[in-house]
Amino acid sequence: MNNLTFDSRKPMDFIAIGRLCIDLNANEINRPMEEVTTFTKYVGGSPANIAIGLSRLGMKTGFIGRVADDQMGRFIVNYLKQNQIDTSQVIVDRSGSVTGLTFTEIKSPTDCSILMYRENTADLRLEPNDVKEETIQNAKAILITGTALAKSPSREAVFLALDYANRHGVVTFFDLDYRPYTWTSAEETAIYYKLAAEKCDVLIGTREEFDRMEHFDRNDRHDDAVTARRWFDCRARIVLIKHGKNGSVAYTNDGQCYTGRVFPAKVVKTFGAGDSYAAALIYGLMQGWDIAKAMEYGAAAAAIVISSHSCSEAMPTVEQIERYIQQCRSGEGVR
Ligand SMILES: Nc1ncnc2c1ncn2[C@@H]1O[C@H](COP(=O)(O)OP(=O)(O)O)[C@@H](O)[C@H]1O
Ligand SMILES: O=C(O)C[C@@H](O)[C@H](O)C(=O)COP(=O)(O)O
Repeated sequence: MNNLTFDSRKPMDFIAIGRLCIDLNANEINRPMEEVTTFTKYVGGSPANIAIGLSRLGMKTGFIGRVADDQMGRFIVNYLKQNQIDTSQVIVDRSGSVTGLTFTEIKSPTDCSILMYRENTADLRLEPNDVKEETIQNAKAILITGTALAKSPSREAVFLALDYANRHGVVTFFDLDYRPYTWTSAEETAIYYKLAAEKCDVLIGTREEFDRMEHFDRNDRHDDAVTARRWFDCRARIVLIKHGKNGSVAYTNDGQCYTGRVFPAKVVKTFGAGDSYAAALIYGLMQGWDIAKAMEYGAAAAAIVISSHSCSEAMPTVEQIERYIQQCRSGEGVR
């Protein structure tokens, strides 16, 4: 049992909103991008990765977003369909926008970075009229992520989705997903993040992301408990703060605190940890599991994904996560 209630009468389990992009992951690893000549193309974008993760875990999943009217946009929609994701609310943007690209650099298993091409991207062209009240109403939960708040009209579309969700008893997840590329100032970032976080039931982010959102607050010690209390004064019921290889901590508004373990991993690259963690955590919470078990699932999914080359393509199934946890329990570890 956890402190969230999902309305079982709603036909759709989960809808993610926002960024549908392309990841181009360096094939030649353990070197700087200047020396990389080939990349493998995957569907990417934090909400896309999380939606794919939830669908792999067997949840009935949909997406609300815009893709460019080009080969990349069609690749994304086809991939979502192949992964059983409802794309009826994915709109082809015909304004001349392009698909956002993320090039990933894997200098070493611990030294990874991303280079984003985010000029005139289709995902930020999402409009309020693209968000249908009925679509949100019919879902048990929705996910928004921070990057969609960076520009209009996407920002207004996200706020409308949150309004519909709160009106119809739909659980709202907010993955802070801060990307420096699309924001113009620390102040703008903090203000829009705060406005969204106030409307959400579950907040998930790294310590650095919460610090950005709390730019105007007085949490000089970057204290997780202070952060949690601050958002419990609004709508939040779960505040989860991720600390990379040091695990994670979740607070609930009934005063409990849970520490998330980390699973052993043969780390290929560090990105993808957060998205896979979020997908499996949300899955666990939607099964009604207690927070500790949902966090364990999240950490196991993250360990699996960072041991692989991709993010979306590597999202594990329930069987894979179960097997991984079993292997780790029996001391077999990662192979
Ligand atoms: N090196 C690692 N080894 C094993 N698990 C990891 C490692 N790095 C991250 N994780 C797992 O992924 C979760 C999220 O990672 P984190 O790096 O904090 O998120 P993000 O990718 O959003 O920055 C962590 O709480 C942990 O469970
Ligand atoms: O979010 C993006 O646009 C890029 C992602 O697809 C990328 O793979 C990534 O950086 C994942 O981020 P993380 O899960 O927060 O580490």
